[in-house]
Amino acid sequence: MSKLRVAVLGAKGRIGSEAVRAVEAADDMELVAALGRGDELQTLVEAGAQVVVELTTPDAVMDNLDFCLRHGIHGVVGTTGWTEDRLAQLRGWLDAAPGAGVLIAPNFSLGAVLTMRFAQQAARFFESAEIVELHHPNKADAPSGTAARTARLIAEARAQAGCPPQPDATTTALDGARGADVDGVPVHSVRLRGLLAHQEVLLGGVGETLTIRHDSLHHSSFMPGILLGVRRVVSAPGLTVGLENFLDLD
Ligand SMILES: NC(=O)C1=CN([C@@H]2O[C@H](COP(=O)(O)OP(=O)(O)OC[C@H]3O[C@@H](n4cnc5c(N)ncnc54)[C@H](OP(=O)(O)O)[C@@H]3O)[C@@H](O)[C@H]2O)C=CC1
Ligand SMILES: O=C(O)C1=N[C@H](C(=O)O)C[C@H](O)C1
Repeated sequence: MSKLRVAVLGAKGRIGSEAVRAVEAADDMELVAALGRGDELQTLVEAGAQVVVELTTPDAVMDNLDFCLRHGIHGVVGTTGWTEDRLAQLRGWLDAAPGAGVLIAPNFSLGAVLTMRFAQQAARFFESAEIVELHHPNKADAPSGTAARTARLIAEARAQAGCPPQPDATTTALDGARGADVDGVPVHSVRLRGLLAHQEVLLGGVGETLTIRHDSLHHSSFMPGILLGVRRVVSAPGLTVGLENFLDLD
């Protein structure tokens, strides 16, 4: 069977450099390009890339995906910064590129995907839900893409179940003391040397709390998810948001 021809964008970055090694080590894949800032995207076409793994920055990701989809190249995207407007634009490009698929994975690690799923399932049973995400201090964006996604899933689950707004009697606070409000769920961001990527979902009811915690201790935690995404996206046209869609969790 022929190998999947894979390129990595952001290949010199923290996760991109690990992804380059993972693709090189995969028996069913061939690394055909490893590009960084300033490299010519045309190289992807000349190298015959079928799938691009996009691990750059929120500033770069849209132009990169536009190029890929105009050339019929599938995308597996870990880069953060997704808004409804950006998703709508991406859907438009996908409509014009029949057969092409893009996976956006807020988090490629299995534990983080399960954390999101468990939080979504538990959300309606508790009055209060808050998220604390903790990352290395070189991270550019806050809150993390994972925390934003988790908060939205919690908010959706609570809205569907008809839950009232969370209790919070705060009337005076320093800016930021109650975190960022993501669809009514407070999200608190910690940046600390020594950490990689961690998240706690705190749920509270009368007389009890439930804490769901996940820790990524090394970038290797993201690699099985990236490789799975590459294998599956070639037969998943259109937009897929969340690795859970390729994990048969239900
Ligand atoms: N979904 C997931 O599971 C994960 C997602 N991430 C996300 O991935 C992204 C990258 O994270 P991280 O590796 O830590 O960040 P880094 O800053 O270490 O890496 C980003 C890399 O992209 C390069 N780059 C910038 N612009 C371009 C461009 N136009 N074309 C090609 N390369 C470019 C940068 O080059 P230069 O240094 O010259 O600017 C840098 O080497 C972030 O959004 C992060 O949140 C990270 C881990 C897991
Ligand atoms: O920048 C990181 O490191 C990570 N970014 C992603 C995010 O913002 O959620 C995924 C993971 O948390 C690591």
